[in-house]
Amino acid sequence: MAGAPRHRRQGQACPVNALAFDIDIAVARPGRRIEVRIASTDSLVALVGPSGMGKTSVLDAIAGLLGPACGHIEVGGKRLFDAAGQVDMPPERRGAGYVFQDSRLFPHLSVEQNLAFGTRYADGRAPFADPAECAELLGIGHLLHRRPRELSGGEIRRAAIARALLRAPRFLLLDEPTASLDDARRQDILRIVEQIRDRFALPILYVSHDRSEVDRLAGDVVEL
Ligand SMILES: Nc1ncnc2c1ncn2[C@@H]1O[C@H](COP(=O)(O)OP(=O)(O)OP(=O)(O)O)[C@@H](O)[C@H]1O
Repeated sequence: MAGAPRHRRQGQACPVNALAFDIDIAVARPGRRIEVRIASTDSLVALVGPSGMGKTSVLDAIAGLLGPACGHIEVGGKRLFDAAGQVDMPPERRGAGYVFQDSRLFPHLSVEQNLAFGTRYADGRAPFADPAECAELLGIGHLLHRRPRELSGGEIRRAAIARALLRAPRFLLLDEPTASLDDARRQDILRIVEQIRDRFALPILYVSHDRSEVDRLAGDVVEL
Protein backbone atom coordinates (compact mmCIF):
# COMPACT_ATOMS: atom_id res chain seq x y z
CA MET A 1 0.00 0.00 0.00
CA ALA A 2 1.21 3.47 -0.80
CA GLY A 3 1.59 5.95 2.01
CA ALA A 4 1.15 9.70 1.99
CA PRO A 5 3.56 11.73 -0.18
CA ARG A 6 7.06 11.54 1.27
CA HIS A 7 9.04 14.23 -0.49
CA ARG A 8 8.19 17.84 -1.07
CA ARG A 9 9.93 20.49 -3.11
CA GLN A 10 9.11 24.13 -2.49
CA GLY A 11 7.64 26.46 -5.07
CA GLN A 12 5.54 24.00 -7.06
CA ALA A 13 2.21 24.38 -5.33
CA CYS A 14 -0.87 24.13 -7.50
CA PRO A 15 -2.32 27.64 -7.91
CA VAL A 16 -5.80 26.50 -6.91
CA ASN A 17 -6.50 26.25 -3.18
CA ALA A 18 -7.87 22.74 -3.51
CA LEU A 19 -5.52 19.81 -3.38
CA ALA A 20 -4.21 19.06 -6.85
CA PHE A 21 -4.73 15.39 -6.04
CA ASP A 22 -6.95 13.95 -3.33
CA ILE A 23 -7.10 10.24 -4.00
CA ASP A 24 -7.73 7.32 -1.69
CA ILE A 25 -8.75 4.18 -3.54
CA ALA A 26 -8.41 0.43 -3.70
CA VAL A 27 -8.40 -1.24 -7.10
CA ALA A 28 -8.98 -4.97 -7.52
CA ARG A 29 -6.88 -6.91 -10.00
CA PRO A 30 -7.01 -10.70 -10.33
CA GLY A 31 -5.59 -12.12 -7.11
CA ARG A 32 -4.60 -8.77 -5.65
CA ARG A 33 -5.72 -5.44 -4.34
CA ILE A 34 -3.87 -2.22 -5.16
CA GLU A 35 -4.27 0.56 -2.60
CA VAL A 36 -3.07 4.12 -3.04
CA ARG A 37 -3.48 7.37 -1.18
CA ILE A 38 -2.36 10.70 -2.66
CA ALA A 39 -3.05 14.05 -0.98
CA SER A 40 -0.95 16.78 -2.53
CA THR A 41 -1.08 20.46 -3.44
CA ASP A 42 1.89 20.05 -5.77
CA SER A 43 1.22 20.42 -9.45
CA LEU A 44 3.43 17.45 -10.34
CA VAL A 45 3.20 14.28 -8.28
CA ALA A 46 5.20 11.17 -9.16
CA LEU A 47 3.91 7.65 -8.66
CA VAL A 48 6.76 5.18 -8.42
CA GLY A 49 7.13 1.49 -7.74
CA PRO A 50 8.36 -1.77 -9.19
CA SER A 51 6.89 -3.27 -12.34
CA GLY A 52 3.51 -4.91 -11.81
CA MET A 53 2.73 -3.05 -8.57
CA GLY A 54 -0.24 -1.32 -10.15
CA LYS A 55 0.87 2.13 -11.32
CA THR A 56 -0.96 1.90 -14.65
CA SER A 57 -4.02 0.46 -12.90
CA VAL A 58 -4.11 3.56 -10.67
CA LEU A 59 -3.91 5.87 -13.71
CA ASP A 60 -6.68 3.84 -15.40
CA ALA A 61 -8.85 4.26 -12.31
CA ILE A 62 -8.27 8.03 -12.23
CA ALA A 63 -9.09 8.28 -15.95
CA GLY A 64 -12.30 6.32 -15.33
CA LEU A 65 -11.25 3.27 -17.35
CA LEU A 66 -11.21 0.97 -14.32
CA GLY A 67 -13.63 1.17 -11.42
CA PRO A 68 -12.12 1.32 -7.92
CA ALA A 69 -13.53 -1.07 -5.32
CA CYS A 70 -13.91 1.80 -2.85
CA GLY A 71 -12.71 5.30 -1.95
CA HIS A 72 -12.65 8.63 -3.75
CA ILE A 73 -10.80 10.47 -6.52
CA GLU A 74 -10.64 14.26 -6.63
CA VAL A 75 -8.35 16.15 -9.00
CA GLY A 76 -8.01 19.94 -9.03
CA GLY A 77 -10.99 20.23 -6.69
CA LYS A 78 -13.30 18.16 -8.90
CA ARG A 79 -14.83 14.96 -7.52
CA LEU A 80 -14.47 12.30 -10.22
CA PHE A 81 -15.32 9.25 -8.16
CA ASP A 82 -16.77 8.73 -4.72
CA ALA A 83 -18.03 5.29 -3.77
CA ALA A 84 -19.83 6.61 -0.68
CA GLY A 85 -21.44 9.53 -2.54
CA GLN A 86 -22.19 7.42 -5.63
CA VAL A 87 -20.20 9.70 -7.92
CA ASP A 88 -18.67 7.98 -10.94
CA MET A 89 -18.04 10.47 -13.70
CA PRO A 90 -17.69 8.87 -17.15
CA PRO A 91 -14.17 8.97 -18.64
CA GLU A 92 -15.01 11.54 -21.31
CA ARG A 93 -16.19 14.05 -18.67
CA ARG A 94 -13.20 13.67 -16.33
CA GLY A 95 -10.91 15.80 -18.47
CA ALA A 96 -7.89 13.50 -18.27
CA GLY A 97 -5.10 14.03 -20.77
CA TYR A 98 -3.83 10.47 -20.63
CA VAL A 99 -0.49 9.68 -22.29
CA PHE A 100 -0.43 5.89 -22.33
CA GLN A 101 2.75 3.90 -21.88
CA ASP A 102 2.46 2.69 -25.50
CA SER A 103 1.35 6.17 -26.70
CA ARG A 104 -1.59 4.81 -28.77
CA LEU A 105 -1.29 7.23 -31.66
CA PHE A 106 -3.65 6.29 -34.48
CA PRO A 107 -1.34 4.48 -36.93
CA HIS A 108 -3.38 5.34 -40.04
CA LEU A 109 -3.38 9.09 -39.32
CA SER A 110 -0.61 11.64 -39.76
CA VAL A 111 0.80 13.44 -36.72
CA GLU A 112 -1.25 16.48 -37.72
CA GLN A 113 -4.44 14.38 -37.86
CA ASN A 114 -3.61 12.79 -34.51
CA LEU A 115 -3.26 16.27 -33.02
CA ALA A 116 -6.55 17.34 -34.62
CA PHE A 117 -8.18 14.40 -32.88
CA GLY A 118 -7.05 15.84 -29.55
CA THR A 119 -8.48 19.27 -30.42
CA ARG A 120 -11.75 17.68 -31.51
CA TYR A 121 -12.23 16.21 -28.04
CA ALA A 122 -11.43 19.46 -26.23
CA ASP A 123 -15.19 19.55 -25.71
CA GLY A 124 -15.53 23.32 -25.99
CA ARG A 125 -12.72 24.10 -23.56
CA ALA A 126 -9.96 26.33 -24.88
CA PRO A 127 -6.79 24.32 -25.50
CA PHE A 128 -3.60 25.56 -23.86
CA ALA A 129 -2.04 26.31 -27.21
CA ASP A 130 -3.13 26.04 -30.81
CA PRO A 131 -1.89 23.00 -32.72
CA ALA A 132 1.02 24.89 -34.33
CA GLU A 133 2.18 26.34 -30.99
CA CYS A 134 1.79 23.00 -29.32
CA ALA A 135 3.76 21.25 -32.08
CA GLU A 136 6.52 23.84 -31.63
CA LEU A 137 6.56 23.37 -27.85
CA LEU A 138 6.88 19.62 -28.34
CA GLY A 139 9.45 19.95 -31.16
CA ILE A 140 7.35 18.06 -33.70
CA GLY A 141 6.48 20.90 -36.10
CA HIS A 142 8.56 19.32 -38.87
CA LEU A 143 6.89 15.92 -38.45
CA LEU A 144 3.24 16.87 -38.95
CA HIS A 145 2.81 15.01 -42.24
CA ARG A 146 4.44 11.78 -41.09
CA ARG A 147 2.59 8.70 -39.90
CA PRO A 148 3.51 7.24 -36.47
CA ARG A 149 5.43 4.36 -38.13
CA GLU A 150 7.80 6.97 -39.59
CA LEU A 151 8.65 8.42 -36.16
CA SER A 152 11.29 7.52 -33.58
CA GLY A 153 10.28 6.43 -30.08
CA GLY A 154 10.95 9.91 -28.65
CA GLU A 155 9.00 11.61 -31.46
CA ILE A 156 6.04 9.29 -30.85
CA ARG A 157 6.04 10.21 -27.14
CA ARG A 158 6.20 13.91 -27.95
CA ALA A 159 3.32 13.63 -30.42
CA ALA A 160 1.26 11.72 -27.81
CA ILE A 161 1.90 14.45 -25.23
CA ALA A 162 0.90 17.12 -27.77
CA ARG A 163 -2.33 15.28 -28.55
CA ALA A 164 -3.15 15.03 -24.85
CA LEU A 165 -2.49 18.76 -24.31
CA LEU A 166 -4.67 19.76 -27.26
CA ARG A 167 -7.58 17.94 -25.69
CA ALA A 168 -7.57 20.88 -23.18
CA PRO A 169 -7.29 18.47 -20.24
CA ARG A 170 -8.03 19.41 -16.65
CA PHE A 171 -5.10 17.24 -15.62
CA LEU A 172 -2.41 15.06 -17.20
CA LEU A 173 -1.61 11.40 -16.58
CA LEU A 174 1.83 10.50 -17.94
CA ASP A 175 2.63 6.78 -17.87
CA GLU A 176 6.41 6.28 -18.07
CA PRO A 177 6.91 8.77 -20.91
CA THR A 178 10.67 8.19 -20.98
CA ALA A 179 10.64 4.37 -20.93
CA SER A 180 12.94 2.74 -23.51
CA LEU A 181 14.43 6.04 -24.68
CA ASP A 182 18.14 6.79 -24.85
CA ASP A 183 19.48 9.48 -22.55
CA ALA A 184 19.31 12.35 -25.08
CA ARG A 185 15.67 11.59 -25.96
CA ARG A 186 14.86 11.13 -22.28
CA GLN A 187 16.28 14.58 -21.52
CA ASP A 188 14.10 16.06 -24.29
CA ILE A 189 10.96 14.61 -22.68
CA LEU A 190 12.00 15.72 -19.18
CA ARG A 191 12.58 19.30 -20.40
CA ILE A 192 9.15 19.28 -22.07
CA VAL A 193 7.44 17.97 -18.93
CA GLU A 194 9.19 20.71 -16.93
CA GLN A 195 7.92 23.34 -19.36
CA ILE A 196 4.36 21.99 -19.16
CA ARG A 197 4.60 21.86 -15.36
CA ASP A 198 5.85 25.44 -15.14
CA ARG A 199 3.69 27.00 -17.87
CA PHE A 200 0.21 25.51 -17.39
CA ALA A 201 -1.81 25.33 -14.17
CA LEU A 202 -2.36 21.65 -14.71
CA PRO A 203 -2.10 18.88 -12.10
CA ILE A 204 0.22 16.16 -13.47
CA LEU A 205 0.53 12.60 -12.21
CA TYR A 206 3.78 11.17 -13.53
CA VAL A 207 4.54 7.46 -13.40
CA SER A 208 8.16 6.40 -13.49
CA HIS A 209 10.62 3.71 -12.44
CA ASP A 210 13.46 6.18 -12.43
CA ARG A 211 14.27 7.87 -9.14
CA SER A 212 16.54 10.55 -10.64
CA GLU A 213 13.89 11.86 -13.02
CA VAL A 214 11.28 11.80 -10.29
CA ASP A 215 13.53 13.80 -7.97
CA ARG A 216 14.08 16.31 -10.76
CA LEU A 217 10.42 16.77 -11.68
CA ALA A 218 8.14 16.06 -8.78
CA GLY A 219 7.13 18.03 -5.72
CA ASP A 220 5.66 14.94 -4.12
CA VAL A 221 6.55 11.30 -4.63
CA VAL A 222 4.14 8.48 -3.80
CA GLU A 223 5.44 4.92 -3.67
CA LEU A 224 3.35 1.90 -4.52
N1 LIG B 1 -6.32 -5.54 -18.06
C1 LIG B 1 -5.92 -6.26 -17.00
N2 LIG B 1 -6.68 -7.30 -16.59
C2 LIG B 1 -6.29 -8.02 -15.52
N3 LIG B 1 -5.17 -7.80 -14.82
C3 LIG B 1 -4.38 -6.79 -15.20
C4 LIG B 1 -4.71 -5.97 -16.32
N4 LIG B 1 -3.74 -5.04 -16.47
C5 LIG B 1 -2.85 -5.27 -15.49
N5 LIG B 1 -3.23 -6.32 -14.74
C6 LIG B 1 -2.53 -6.84 -13.57
O1 LIG B 1 -2.60 -5.86 -12.56
C7 LIG B 1 -1.36 -5.79 -11.85
C8 LIG B 1 -0.80 -4.36 -11.93
O2 LIG B 1 -0.48 -4.08 -13.31
P1 LIG B 1 -0.09 -2.59 -13.76
O3 LIG B 1 0.12 -2.61 -15.23
O4 LIG B 1 -1.10 -1.67 -13.22
O5 LIG B 1 1.29 -2.40 -12.98
P2 LIG B 1 2.47 -1.34 -13.25
O6 LIG B 1 3.03 -1.00 -11.92
O7 LIG B 1 1.97 -0.22 -14.09
O8 LIG B 1 3.49 -2.21 -14.08
P3 LIG B 1 4.61 -1.71 -15.16
O9 LIG B 1 5.55 -0.81 -14.41
O10 LIG B 1 5.24 -3.00 -15.60
O11 LIG B 1 3.87 -1.01 -16.27
C9 LIG B 1 -0.44 -6.83 -12.46
O12 LIG B 1 -0.50 -7.98 -11.65
C10 LIG B 1 -1.05 -7.09 -13.82
O13 LIG B 1 -0.83 -8.43 -14.23
